[in-house]
Amino acid sequence: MSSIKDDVSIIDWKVCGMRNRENIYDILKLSPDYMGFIMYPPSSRFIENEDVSFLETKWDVPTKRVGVFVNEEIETILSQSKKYHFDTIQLHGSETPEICRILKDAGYEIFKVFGIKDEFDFSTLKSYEPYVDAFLFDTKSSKHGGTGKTFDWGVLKQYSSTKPFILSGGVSLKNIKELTILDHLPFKGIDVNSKFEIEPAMKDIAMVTELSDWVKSINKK
Ligand SMILES: O=C(O)c1ccccc1N[C@@H]1O[C@H](COP(=O)(O)O)[C@@H](O)[C@H]1O
Repeated sequence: MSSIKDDVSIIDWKVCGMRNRENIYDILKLSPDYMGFIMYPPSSRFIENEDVSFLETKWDVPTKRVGVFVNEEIETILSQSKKYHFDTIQLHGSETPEICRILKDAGYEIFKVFGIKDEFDFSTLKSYEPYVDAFLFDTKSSKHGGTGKTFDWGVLKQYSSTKPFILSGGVSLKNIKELTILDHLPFKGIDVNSKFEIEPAMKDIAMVTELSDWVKSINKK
């Protein structure tokens, strides 16, 4: 398979929507760059639907923990991020640049998510640029995320920011082969979730292993 990018061939990968202890430790053996935890109560992947007290202890692997929040109170984001040792905060709602600034000043890496349907006004991103580490593009939905649906990645050809971005929304073993269209962009990596699941919040280890092998093969080039 050809390299995604000719110049910088290293891509990060994030496995999101984790909750089950054994499943988490199986995925950690594959060393994803990021692992995400859904902190949105209406989601079927909400972490506190199960006992996740083991996440109150730090782990000794380099995989960064990402807390995924949707229009949550700042105090709650900060207290939950401290409780679960999040390194990164992913804001999946209509959070303002000011909210990103406050959370970044608190020491967190910030991923600000924008939902895309058929088109997107990329000038919206400008005011966020100083306060985020990466943008994350997902498929627009009233559920805010985790739908398994893709958007037209061709829309990203209009991306003009130098900020890295992460691609999300129905990313699967099938469609990762189409990532070559992002060759010329500051592409940071991919975020996978429902297309790698046996059931909500339970990932298929064989599928994630196949993804891990593919990312490793890309990053070796
Ligand atoms: O997974 C969820 O249930 C969820 C709920 C609310 C906000 C975000 C959520 N997940 C994020 O959605 C994207 C795309 O997931 P998918 O591949 O389409 O299933 C991903 O960033 C998840 O972190």
